[in-house]
Amino acid sequence: MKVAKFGGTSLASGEQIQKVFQIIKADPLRKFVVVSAPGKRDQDDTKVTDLLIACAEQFLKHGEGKEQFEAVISRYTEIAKYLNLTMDIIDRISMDLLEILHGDRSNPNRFMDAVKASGEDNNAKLIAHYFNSEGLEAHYVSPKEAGLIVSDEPGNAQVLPESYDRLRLLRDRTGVLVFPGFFGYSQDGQIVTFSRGGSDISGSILAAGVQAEVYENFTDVDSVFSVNPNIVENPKEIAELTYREMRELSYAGFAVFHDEALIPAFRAQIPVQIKNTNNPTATGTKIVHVRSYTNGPVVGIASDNGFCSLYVSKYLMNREIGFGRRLLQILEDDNISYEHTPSGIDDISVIFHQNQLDPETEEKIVERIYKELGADNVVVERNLTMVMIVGEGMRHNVGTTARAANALAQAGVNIEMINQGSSEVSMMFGVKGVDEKRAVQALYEEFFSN
Ligand SMILES: Nc1ncnc2c1ncn2[C@@H]1O[C@H](COP(=O)(O)OP(=O)(O)O)[C@@H](O)[C@H]1O
Ligand SMILES: N[C@@H](CC(=O)OP(=O)(O)O)C(=O)O
Repeated sequence: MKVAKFGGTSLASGEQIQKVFQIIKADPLRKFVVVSAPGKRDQDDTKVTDLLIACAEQFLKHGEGKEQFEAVISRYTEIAKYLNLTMDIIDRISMDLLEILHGDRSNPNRFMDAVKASGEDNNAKLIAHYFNSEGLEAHYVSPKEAGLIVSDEPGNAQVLPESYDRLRLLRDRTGVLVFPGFFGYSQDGQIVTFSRGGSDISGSILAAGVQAEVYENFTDVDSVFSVNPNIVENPKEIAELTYREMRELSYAGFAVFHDEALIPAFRAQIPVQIKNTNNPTATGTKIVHVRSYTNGPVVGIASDNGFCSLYVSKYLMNREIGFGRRLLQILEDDNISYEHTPSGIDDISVIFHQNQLDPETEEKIVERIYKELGADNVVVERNLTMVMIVGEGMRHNVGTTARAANALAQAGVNIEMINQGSSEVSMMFGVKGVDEKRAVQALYEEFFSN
């Protein structure tokens, strides 16, 4: 049995959903279909999830939002019309969404999650309806009745381990099962969504639960490329990646797969295959435990921006017991999670996403570091990009850092920071945001031009 997850781009229109149907029909092993909400039809379009967020915000502010509600419904209507479905499915979707919008808004985070989740939930109902109309037995499955139980962290859920045994029972059901991605239920029955892009996580959990032979993740590109195709034209395709490499690359900016989605499949030893809905016969990219390392030290280069660095120096920091802990405690007090902490003898930097730091918090934190830790110097630098080069082969090759540093120097990119993961499968360079493209292109040229 296979789990096939289709992303928003694969379900953005009736035409795309027809392709999905052909893909499911072509392989009877594809019993589990995990769906996102309709995504972008073209570059300038808006995802249904974003329309729903705008709608929820309007209801929270004004108790109504007719225009935003209609924008959502018109996306489903267009799809239903294209697929020749009767309009009762649209009535059901409208009623469902209206009930949520006019329901309990006393807890804005909960309300927002319920509205967001309706995007995938209603799409799953519509798609099951369409499959049946085409003569394929299909059933919508609610994550609640299937037992996908998650932690109660709105917008950032984590799966709870007891879910897996419950999901396993789905194997015994008949027909194709259409499962909405992106959300589960807390132990007390509340809808809770994963972080954005989280339908990939649902697919992985389901694949682990039902012990699928493969988790197929259908998107709009033929494979994972060695670098973001929006930064380098026609980049090299990657045929095989290890879980570790993919985890690092997706964390560092490969938008094609959610970085938290690998863990459930990895633990259950289920191979993951990235495939293209628009070209389903292409082999795609396979994510496996072990691969052969014949293609040089680096397999991929990723980048992500919007980071800031908090640099702290103090003479003899190395001898002061508990300095790092107290510094991180100051950040924890303001609920800031950090990503990296490169350090020297007398200095340390803490790198985190800058959207966690408004000017007021910055002032408070800097003052506390001077006062409570007796720092000599504290500098906050914003708009940094983290560029990551990744490859299991790096462990077996000498001189990768020198090659990368040299390539960046040749391109006139100043390295603000270097951090090598202990696992030695990745190396990260902090550069100024304005240098992102140049840095990635220079590294691609160095490691992939031949
Ligand atoms: N290294 C990469 N390889 C492939 N695609 C990438 C990479 N980096 C970024 N992308 C982008 O990821 C997109 C697919 O992800 P996403 O839009 O989330 O798809 P979906 O709608 O299927 O969830 C591609 O269209 C591509 O522009
Ligand atoms: N629709 C949700 C979840 C998701 O995974 O979507 P997509 O498959 O389009 O990335 C979001 O936009 O975050």
